[in-house]
Amino acid sequence: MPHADSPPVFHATGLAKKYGRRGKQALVDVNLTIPAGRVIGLVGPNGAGKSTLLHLACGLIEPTAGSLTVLGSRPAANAAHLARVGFVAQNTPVYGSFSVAEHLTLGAKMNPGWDQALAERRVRQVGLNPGQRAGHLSGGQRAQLALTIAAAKRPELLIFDEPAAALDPLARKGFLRNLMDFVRELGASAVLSSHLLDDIEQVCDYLIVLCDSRVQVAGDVRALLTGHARMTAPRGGLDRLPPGVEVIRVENRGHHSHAVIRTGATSGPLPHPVEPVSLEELVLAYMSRAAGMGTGAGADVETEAWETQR
Ligand SMILES: Nc1ncnc2c1ncn2[C@@H]1O[C@H](COP(=O)(O)OP(=O)(O)OP(=O)(O)O)[C@@H](O)[C@H]1O
Repeated sequence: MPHADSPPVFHATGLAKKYGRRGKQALVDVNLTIPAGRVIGLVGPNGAGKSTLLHLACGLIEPTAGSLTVLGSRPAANAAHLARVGFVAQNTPVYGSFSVAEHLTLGAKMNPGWDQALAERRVRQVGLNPGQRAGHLSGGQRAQLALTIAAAKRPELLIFDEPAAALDPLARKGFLRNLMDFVRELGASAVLSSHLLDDIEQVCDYLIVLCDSRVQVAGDVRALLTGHARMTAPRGGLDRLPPGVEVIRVENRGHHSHAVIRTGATSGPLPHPVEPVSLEELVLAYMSRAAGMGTGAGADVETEAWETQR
């Protein structure tokens, strides 16, 4: 397990990435400090910048501005640092003509901390045939092999870019269970990007919502859930909220306004009834705010977002 004084998994300051001179600004002003020992979910729509952030963390690309440290060092700073991070890319790449066993042999040759016993045990547990060529594995089996190889390095941090995207719901469940087993067994931290909130909810205790190249919200899942609420007020009655309460998203329906609010440090009474929000509501509220759109549920639904006057 990481010590209390372990360096953060990610520490980003003013991090930005632009692809090419005329290319897209894929990340803008990312400021994050993520403690070690967490399973971090990175969610956001297509093109939000998730892969870009993960590729920066693995040292595959360089930032255009700002800085990022991973486990206290520059990403991929040296061979020793590379060995501390396991990365499973979006399409779980494997060598098609190599067998499962040959992948393990290659892994052992390339990684000084390789745990062959762990790799073989996991291959048995997930039912992979050591003699089978990786090119003939199903998407789910390939993902399991990629996970096994990343974990057998015994890294301190496992990074997964949409690891379960191609898997059917049952295979996804099995894959995520395995991933959690690994994280527990290794005492590692993990970052996992996904479109699938269900997956994130199942395994993550820390959340980053990335939309439109910016971090919209980040934090401990439980703290986020207790720090937000759903408020129902008479239509137009949300403009008299206590200072510090932030309205993330409003839907006006009939005579009522339904809002997802961030209660922040407010300890005083709120003027309208509130209920807990689900993680899905919370994420959708931030995504809708970033996209500057409503729910699309009808003309009588409007969305607004603002911070109340302090
Ligand atoms: N190599 C590249 N060259 C130019 N633009 C790129 C490159 N990689 C990504 N982009 C652009 O940067 C933006 C962010 O892409 P990124 O792949 O990081 O998003 P994502 O959140 O991972 O998306 P998805 O969920 O679809 O995988 C997109 O607009 C994308 O087109």
